[in-house]
Amino acid sequence: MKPDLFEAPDYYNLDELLTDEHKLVRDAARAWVKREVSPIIEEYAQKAEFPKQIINGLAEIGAFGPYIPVEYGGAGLDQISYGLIMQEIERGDSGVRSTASVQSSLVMYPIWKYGNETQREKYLPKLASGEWIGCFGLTEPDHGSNPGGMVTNFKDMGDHYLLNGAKMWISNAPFAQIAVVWAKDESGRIHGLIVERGMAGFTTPETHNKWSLRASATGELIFDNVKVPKENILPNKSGLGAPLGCLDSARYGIAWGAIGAAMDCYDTALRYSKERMQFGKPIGQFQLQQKKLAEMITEITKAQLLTWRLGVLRNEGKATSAQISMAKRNNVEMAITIAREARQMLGGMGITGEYSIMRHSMNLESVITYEGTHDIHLLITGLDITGLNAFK
Ligand SMILES: CCCCCCCC(=O)SCCNC(=O)CCNC(=O)[C@H](O)C(C)(C)COP(=O)(O)OP(=O)(O)OC[C@H]1O[C@@H](n2cnc3c(N)ncnc32)[C@H](O)[C@@H]1OP(=O)(O)O
Repeated sequence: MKPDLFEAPDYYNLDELLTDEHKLVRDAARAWVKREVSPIIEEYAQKAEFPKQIINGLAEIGAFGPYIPVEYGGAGLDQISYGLIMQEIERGDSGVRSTASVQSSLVMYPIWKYGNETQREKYLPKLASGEWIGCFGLTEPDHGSNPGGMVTNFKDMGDHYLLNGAKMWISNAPFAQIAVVWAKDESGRIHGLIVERGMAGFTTPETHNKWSLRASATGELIFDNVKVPKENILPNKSGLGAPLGCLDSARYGIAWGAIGAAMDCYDTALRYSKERMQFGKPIGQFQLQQKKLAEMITEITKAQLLTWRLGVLRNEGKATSAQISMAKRNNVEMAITIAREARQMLGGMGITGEYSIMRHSMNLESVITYEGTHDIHLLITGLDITGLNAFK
């Protein structure tokens, strides 16, 4: 039987490089996205709303804490399964994948790695099940690429910490129950604090008028003399390296996610090229269109191999930050190029919400900027190659 194009032709399923578990995880995520996300996501993007009804499903496919140990409610999977889940979610939408990325790598990861046992037991199972959604407060109005310059700060008041400052561009902020917030102590050292909705002085105004990631909620975090209980500080790591370590995990997931967006654009263009008639033939019969499709699948395949290898390295604890930067940078640029080519193949239809391509294109404009801009990833790679730091 001819495969459904959404199911992806065999040559880009990477099956020979995957274990049975990887394939099971990927196929379950793919089937769920096709059933629960793709049919509704355009409507939610149009009305600029995150579809909260998919939260349970995201938890069921292991999207919240794929690699967090099962004893804390996570799925206990390896890094390649984590990547494949992110890939499949982003075939549906980058905004939905961003919600899952933040929950997994920016909220659960720091609590797991830098938190104590009480914090792990209190927060991780609720985050894994989707009962609670979290957000990550690092970026500030005047400190984006330079998070080390942050001004959000806390004072030790004896029986609690007093937190003041503001964060912006925070995914999930408007409805998150908890925030992992990075702030400086009186000596200027950065620590992670868990701030809970309901603490007096903590507000999360929503950011409106986005043309990108419209199906994901973005907001600010405002801290006006917030009393944070002392037990809410993450005790096991401090300094800028703590939040940057979380970004490594998130950036790796983004690299996989971008492949998913590219796959969906490619699938759409391929399907359209067989249906759309011009000059009495399907446009896919013309060699200029075939060239576009051949180049797209070549680039997707190259990105898959780069990212799969990174997954192998991460499973062995050997991936460097620069290797992650290379993959994030390469894959997002690849996906943007493919989305643009696919949009052209669809002609005028490509700009409508009948197809997913324009939504992917607009989403990818955020993806190329968040979690380290495109240029920051070049600098991280350049620093690794030369050992010479432009900022010092
Ligand atoms: C996934 C979906 C997300 C959706 C929402 C996304 C919202 C966001 O985008 S969140 C924020 C994104 N922000 C960024 O990505 C910030 C970009 N900037 C950077 O990556 C860094 O600041 C960068 C590369 C410019 C270097 O900054 P710089 O201030 O010079 O730091 P640097 O001195 O190199 O490092 C500071 C410390 O961190 C450590 N470090 C550096 N990189 C890393 C890393 N990747 N992992 C762990 N530690 C690290 C260093 O070893 C150093 O440690 P120590 O203090 O012990 O010597």
